[in-house]
Amino acid sequence: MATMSRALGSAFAGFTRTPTMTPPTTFPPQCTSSALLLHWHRSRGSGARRFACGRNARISMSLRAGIVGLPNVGKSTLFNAIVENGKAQAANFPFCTINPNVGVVAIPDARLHVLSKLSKSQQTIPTSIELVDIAGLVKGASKGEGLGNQFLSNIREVDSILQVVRCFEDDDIVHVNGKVDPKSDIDVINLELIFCDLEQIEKRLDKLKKSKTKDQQVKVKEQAEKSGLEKIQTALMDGKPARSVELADHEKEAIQHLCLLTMKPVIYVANVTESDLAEPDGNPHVKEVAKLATDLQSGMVTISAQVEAELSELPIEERVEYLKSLGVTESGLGNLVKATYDLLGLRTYFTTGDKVNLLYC
Ligand SMILES: Nc1ncnc2c1ncn2[C@@H]1O[C@H](COP(=O)(O)OP(=O)(O)OP(=O)(O)O)[C@@H](O)[C@H]1O
Ligand SMILES: [Mg+2]
Repeated sequence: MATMSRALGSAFAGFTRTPTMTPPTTFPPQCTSSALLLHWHRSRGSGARRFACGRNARISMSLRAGIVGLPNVGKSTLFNAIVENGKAQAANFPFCTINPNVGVVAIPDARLHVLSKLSKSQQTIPTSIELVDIAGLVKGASKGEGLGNQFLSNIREVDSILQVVRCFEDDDIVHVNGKVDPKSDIDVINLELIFCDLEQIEKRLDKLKKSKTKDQQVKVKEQAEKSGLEKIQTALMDGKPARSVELADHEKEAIQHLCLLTMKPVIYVANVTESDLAEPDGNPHVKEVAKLATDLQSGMVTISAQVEAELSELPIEERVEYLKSLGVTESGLGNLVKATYDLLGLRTYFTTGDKVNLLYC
């Protein structure tokens, strides 16, 4: 791994491909990252969500990132490239994936080892991201089209979304809507997530209206939830995601148990052909994704899932040569992991003095 990190440059440093596996379900007695993550979960308001959300809710050391997108855009190809021994079936036909594939990627941080040494920790467990390769989504999914509802419940259980957007032209690879059009693809996914949130909010508001609680504390909470949900409802009706809505802290807290889909942070993954890697901005689809990502307050990474999948099959020494032949020096996966890492705001906790203490458990 050390050789690979050096070889593939800084963007790849610290990124470890790990086998498909289920992470431990309990915290080890002494670890440096579980407290960190737990704090992160709590501070971002996702801790309670992780413990309370979804049928498969459990305590996990990993943050979960869901790979979503239209069918046949390269989600499983990307998953296999990131997760060593990733065995997701990736093939040129829509709805190839039905049940989600799960894998864990460890992200060691050099600073973590320094802190671990200082604290004489018995065990140091790097931060990890659990990746979930989710079935493709089509228009009408919120009403059950395609694999609709099943897909949406898989998204509800992740902490962040990696949305793969097809930016490569290839007549041999079927596009479910007949042409490569990132804006339309992104709109389809966002609309389905919005519809799903709207339906959930309507039901919840109805319930809140009928509430007859006499408990003053509960009343205050319900009021906060109602005002938060009404603000979000207005934004959703306007086509804007819940995460774009400014809420007071008490409103945020009151609505977090709903795990709204459009509240989750998103990174758009522009999936390009190998010849675009050296100069991705030369591809107008990539530019379009970049603009939309900014408009939607989201991150963006350009990657070729196909190249990454091929790279992962090569002996380490040959990877650098292959990248060089494409006019690039770094694997796109490093950037993707870095972007996810940044999006999740984990770095702060390694560098902010008072929070470093949280590393000791
Ligand atoms: N950057 C790329 N350039 C060319 N072909 C690609 C690229 N990325 C993926 N593909 C090809 O696209 C096809 C679909 O890939 P994949 O099975 O990963 O899609 P998917 O999004 O997981 O689909 P589904 O939703 O049906 O599960 C495969 O044949 C794969 O090799
Ligand atoms: Mg798939």
